[in-house]
Amino acid sequence: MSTRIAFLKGHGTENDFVIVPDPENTVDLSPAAVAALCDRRAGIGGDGLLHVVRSAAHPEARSMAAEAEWFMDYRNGDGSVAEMCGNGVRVFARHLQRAGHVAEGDLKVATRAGVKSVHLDKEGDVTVGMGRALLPEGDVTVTVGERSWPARNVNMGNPHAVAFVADLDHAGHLYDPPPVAPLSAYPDGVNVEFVVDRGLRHVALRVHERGSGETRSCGTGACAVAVATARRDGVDPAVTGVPATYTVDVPGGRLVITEHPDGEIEMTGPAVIVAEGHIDAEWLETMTP
Ligand SMILES: N[C@H](CCC[C@H](N)C(=O)O)C(=O)O
Repeated sequence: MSTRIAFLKGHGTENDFVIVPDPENTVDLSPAAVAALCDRRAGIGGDGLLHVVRSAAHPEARSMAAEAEWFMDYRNGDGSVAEMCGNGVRVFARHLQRAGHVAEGDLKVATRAGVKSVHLDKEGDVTVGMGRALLPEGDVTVTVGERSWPARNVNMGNPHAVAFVADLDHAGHLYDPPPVAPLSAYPDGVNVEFVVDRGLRHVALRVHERGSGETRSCGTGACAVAVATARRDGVDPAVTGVPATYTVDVPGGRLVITEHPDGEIEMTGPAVIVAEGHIDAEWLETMTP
């Protein structure tokens, strides 16, 4: 029998992930192997992959090892690397807790966007400290068919363009990345969110994710949307001294985002482990050219 590589499947508001526990960072996860694992027909299927590695065992996380024992080596479904995944951090923490690596309560997770604070109980929602949003000056423009909208450039460790629209159907089928101008604003690509109002401090979004296509949810995107909506509404906790909480409905569920006066953004939402199994190592090797 060939070597088997353990995996789990999980999701956060239906943004789904293949989870590969690999404490000592021994599994060769090339972009092609990740894309094969995330393939929804010929592989396991997922919007992305969470490679679960001890920080001390990964060259990109070694410097964070003293603060965070575990590193979320996140990959998009096309095999590309991204700086951060908000829904992914919640699912990552849920896996660590179920695997007995961490207890309920507070923990730190190393990511390519720095160390994130997480609070989780035995079950129920998980809260992540997502850091601060950067809002580069100057709007960008998002286009779908005959329609174009000004969009807010927001960086949550990863890049976002947030467009307020009259109807989420105006985003079209989102099979392809919606053109964003100027291209120079996003040299490494961008996640694009389309937003409608649902009520006071309550919005809904659709998202085309860099490296994954349209997903049912984007955690960093929900944070970017909450901050862009607050600024559109003239709300800035750094000015008012009062936290601002927004409810963000995504196609896969609901996330609650709070921006604090110090700029820290907290996201709360579900994290579910659905299944576990084994990957055939010989098959995976054939997927790595
Ligand atoms: N596609 C994103 C990474 C995953 C973000 C999303 N799944 C989340 O929950 O934040 C990017 O390339 O920046």
